[in-house]
Parts: sequence; structure tokens; C-alpha cells
Amino acid sequence: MAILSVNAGSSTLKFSIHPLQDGAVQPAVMTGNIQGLEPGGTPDMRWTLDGRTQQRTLSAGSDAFAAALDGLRSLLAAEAAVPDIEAVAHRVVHGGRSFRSSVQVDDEVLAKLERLNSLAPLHQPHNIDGIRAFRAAFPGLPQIACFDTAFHADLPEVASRFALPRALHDEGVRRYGFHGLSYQYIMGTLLDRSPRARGRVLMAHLGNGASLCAAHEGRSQATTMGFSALDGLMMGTRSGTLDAGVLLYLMERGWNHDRLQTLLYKQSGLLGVSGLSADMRRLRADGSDAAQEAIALFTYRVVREAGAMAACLGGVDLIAFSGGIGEHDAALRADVCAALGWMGVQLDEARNAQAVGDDIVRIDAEGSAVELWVIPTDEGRVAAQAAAALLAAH
Ligand SMILES: Nc1ncnc2c1ncn2[C@@H]1O[C@H](COP(=O)(O)OP(=O)(O)O)[C@@H](O)[C@H]1O
Ligand SMILES: CC(=O)OP(=O)(O)O
Ligand SMILES: [Mg+2]
Repeated sequence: MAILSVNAGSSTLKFSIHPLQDGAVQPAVMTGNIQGLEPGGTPDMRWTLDGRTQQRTLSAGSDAFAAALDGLRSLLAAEAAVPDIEAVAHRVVHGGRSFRSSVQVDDEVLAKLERLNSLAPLHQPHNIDGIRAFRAAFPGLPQIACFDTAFHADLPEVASRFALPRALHDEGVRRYGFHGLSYQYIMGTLLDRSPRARGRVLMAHLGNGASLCAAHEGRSQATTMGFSALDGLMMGTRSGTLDAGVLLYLMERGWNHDRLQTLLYKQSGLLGVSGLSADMRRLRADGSDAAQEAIALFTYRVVREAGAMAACLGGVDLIAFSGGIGEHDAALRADVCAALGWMGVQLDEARNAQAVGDDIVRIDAEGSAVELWVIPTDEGRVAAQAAAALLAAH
């Protein structure tokens, strides 16, 4: 038996299949993604099984998502190496106040999740569409929602409160934090490898969305994302932390909600500053001043927030880099580590250059006061683990 993990985004659906052995979730036997799910798009499915990557273009019809699910269903049926699926684990970005841990989805749960759509407009509606579609396509299989917010559910009160009137906090306007499936994976991986992982740990998830998490004794103590996935670091297309006065200024000039939402979620970050691309690889390859400026700002914001996280922890014993940029971009890691030299960080340049996202690599130089790791994250595996634990408990 196995668990199918799903991460449904705006235009892509990532999936992985994790066998269960004596109740324990194993690394994925198959990983894949389907791109081109935006309205009018042509779904394109790529998957890797037994080290071999294959591709299939799916006939779109009117509903790209339905076509994608059909494609996935026939793929699972056709591939003899794929074990039977027992449940589907969905990454859901926002659990709000209602969900502090994973939950089996029914109509009532779906309704509660839908009410959180506006808190994560780039993610939540697609996560929910994904659950609905899988419920219809795989009737009878338990669908389990696994939350990005769950890892931060026990954030200290002071770290979760905004300096706003109490009534708003009580209504749920507070810091939730995200990328929790990734942080849980990174934390678990570190705890298996380093005694320091129990200490003061700074984790950096730097992908399209980016955030930092400060943990102590394996638990989240502070994180840069907040009420929504807009706060904190600069991202591919999101601004990160922004003086709220800018919003008041734009509203005074007539900007409405939808225009502001598009600005903050889709037109800012690396894309907005470079005027070129949200993709770090493209910016690295491009020599223009604007691209350099975007990368410099991204780096600066990581360094600045890392300082804040270090202060919250009272020092740092270990730093872990993850996410597409954190795993692959050795230059970014080198620049961040150089700027954090004041806290005793010393990078081993050669080992840093060797870390390109395929393996767990330790990259600190001998004598560094801080351990440095690159950990390729696996959100799908954590979701599968959460789903397996929930099934076992029932
Ligand atoms: N070799 C690389 N060098 C620099 N950046 C990279 C490299 N590979 C991937 N990235 C960057 O990682 C980012 C995507 O991160 P990822 O975690 O895969 O995204 P998502 O949040 O969609 O899962 C993009 O900015 C991409 O350019
Ligand atoms: C929460 C979030 O930003 O997720 P992603 O990195 O997948 O965009
Ligand atoms: Mg991501």
C-alpha cells in the first residue's frame, strides 16, 4: 500500500507516491508534476519512476484539471511498479485557527478551509480545488489535509501577536507562519544527524515562496511569514514585509483590493525589482544591473531577517538551507554566510559548491561556530507521514 501526496498550485500539480512499510512512510517511488493547469492551458505531465523521467501531453478539453486527474489515474493504473493507493495527502497552506494538525476531509472541513481563501489567495483556492477534484476522481479514498501552518501552531504568544487592538487578535488576525511541512522535514532530518539540532536552529526555505523559521528543541519559536504568505522575505513575485503606509498611499490614489492583491502577490519580489523574471536561475544568467539589484535585495532581506531570528533565539547553533534557491544556489548561500560572519559562521567554499540539491550536505568550515547544512526538502513525504499517522490512529 502507499500514500499519494499532492501539492496543487495555481498552474501546477506536484505529486509523489510513498510506500508504507510496517506503517512507516518510505521515500517516494514516483515523483511528478503536471504543468499547464491555468485556464486555457494544456496539461503536461512529467514523472520519474525508477530513475527514468517520462513525459505525456494530456488532451485538455474544457477542464485542464479534470484532464490532469484522468492522466494521473491512468498513469497509476498502467504503471505496475506503483503500489495501491490507500489515501491522498494534500498540502493545504492555511489551517487558520480551526486546524492545528492534519485532518480527514469531509464537507464540513472543506467549508471551513474555503473561508480561509482570502488569507492565501495564491494557494488555498487551488489546494481546495485539488481536494474536490481528487474526491471525485478517487471516490472512497480518504483525502487528508496537511497544513503548512501546523508546525507553527505552538508559536509563543509574543511571536504570534501583532501590535493591533486585542479584538483583532481574538478574531484571528495574528501570525500563523507557513512552509511548515518543509520545516518539519528539515527538522526531522537534522535531528537524525546532529546533536545541535535540539539547540537554536535557523531554517531557510528559499523557493518561489520564501521564509525563515527559528526553532529551539525542534519547535518553531519565530517565523517570517505571518497572517498570510506575504510577510517576511522577498520572494519570486511577492513583496515580503512592506510598510503598511505604502498601501494607504496607494489606496488614497484609488488602488482597489484586487489591484493591490495582484501587485503584492504577483508583480513584486524578484520579478518586480528585476523587471525580468521571478526565476532565480534566469536572473543569475542575466548580467543586467536590474537583475543584480534584485538578487542583492533578496540576499539582503535574508540576512536582515536572519539577524532578527538569531536575536529571538539568543544565538544560532545551526543553519539549514532549503527550497529551490536554498538547495541549488551556492552563490546565494556564500553571500548570506559571509554576511553572517559576525555570528561565527564560516563556510567551506568547496563543499558549498558541491551542494547542488541532490543530497544532504554539511557545508561549514572546520572551526565554524555554527553548523551549516543544505537539506533538499520533501514536503510530500511529511504530508504522507501525517496522513499515515492519522489513518493508523483511526
Ligand atoms: N540551480 C539553481 N540555481 C539558482 N536557483 C535555482 C536553481 N534551481 C532552482 N532555482 C530556483 O528555485 C526557485 C523555485 O523554488 P522551488 O522550491 O522549486 O519552488 P516552489 O515553491 O514552486 O516549489 C526558482 O527561483 C528557481 O530559479
Ligand atoms: C506558503 C508558500 O509561500 O508556499 P510556496 O512556497 O509553495 O509558494
Ligand atoms: Mg514551495
